[in-house]
Amino acid sequence: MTDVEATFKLLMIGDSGTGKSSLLLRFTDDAWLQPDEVAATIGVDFKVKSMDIDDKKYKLTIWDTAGQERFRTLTSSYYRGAQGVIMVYDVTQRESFEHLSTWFNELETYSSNPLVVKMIVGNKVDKETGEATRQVSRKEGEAFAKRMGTLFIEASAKTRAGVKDAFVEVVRKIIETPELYQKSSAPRVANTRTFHRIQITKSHNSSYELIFRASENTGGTVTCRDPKSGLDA
Ligand SMILES: Nc1nc2c(ncn2[C@@H]2O[C@H](COP(=O)(O)OP(=O)(O)OP(=O)(O)O)[C@@H](O)[C@H]2O)c(=O)[nH]1
Repeated sequence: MTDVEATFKLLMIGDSGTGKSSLLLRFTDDAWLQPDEVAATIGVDFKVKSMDIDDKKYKLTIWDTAGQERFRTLTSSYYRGAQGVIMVYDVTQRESFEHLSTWFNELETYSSNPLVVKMIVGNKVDKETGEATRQVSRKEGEAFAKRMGTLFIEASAKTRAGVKDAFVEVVRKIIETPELYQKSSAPRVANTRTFHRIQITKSHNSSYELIFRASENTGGTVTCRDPKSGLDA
């Protein structure tokens, strides 16, 4: 089992300090940095990890974006081509949960693919027994995720709880949605732009149309259509 079945791009978004970089480090290296060793992400960082699911190997490139507005640049390029988006909030910071709607707006603005798999992660559950009290209940997190049609999990980068499961669930859902990564079955409708049509006349009563389309999903396509029947020729 050495061949890579597919490569997926995942993106981590959410308010600064919710633990995106810590979750990623826990997932890729099973490591945890002490709070005084952690620095805010500037721009974007990314890690590559392979994952085996049902005896198949998948390569993940995981982009970790800055939560702080002033460190965010080239936002649209983060989203381009992403098949999965992990949205993180801190269960002990209600504001980071309430900001999820802003992150959804950004996702809608920049993600070209309506099928992109979304997962909401409520991070830092270990803190509920420690110095900080929880400000968002699991029930509330779940209800919000259900309303937004996304996957949901609670996690702790510190204790490992839920971290691997979050990534595995996202990848499984992507695998179940081949339109997201198989070129031949990518939808033609979304983000497909017809940019040129030419009519080719074969004889006085038969002509065909060549249609050139550009799509972020499929690259370019050229189809030949009988304009009378509307069928591909
Ligand atoms: N107790 C606890 N602390 C956490 C957890 N995850 C992250 N932290 C702490 O939260 C702080 C912020 O973590 P980061 O991983 O840098 O957060 P971020 O979302 O990547 O922040 P930006 O890069 O600014 O967007 C650090 O002090 C981490 O140690 C967790 O699961 N439990």
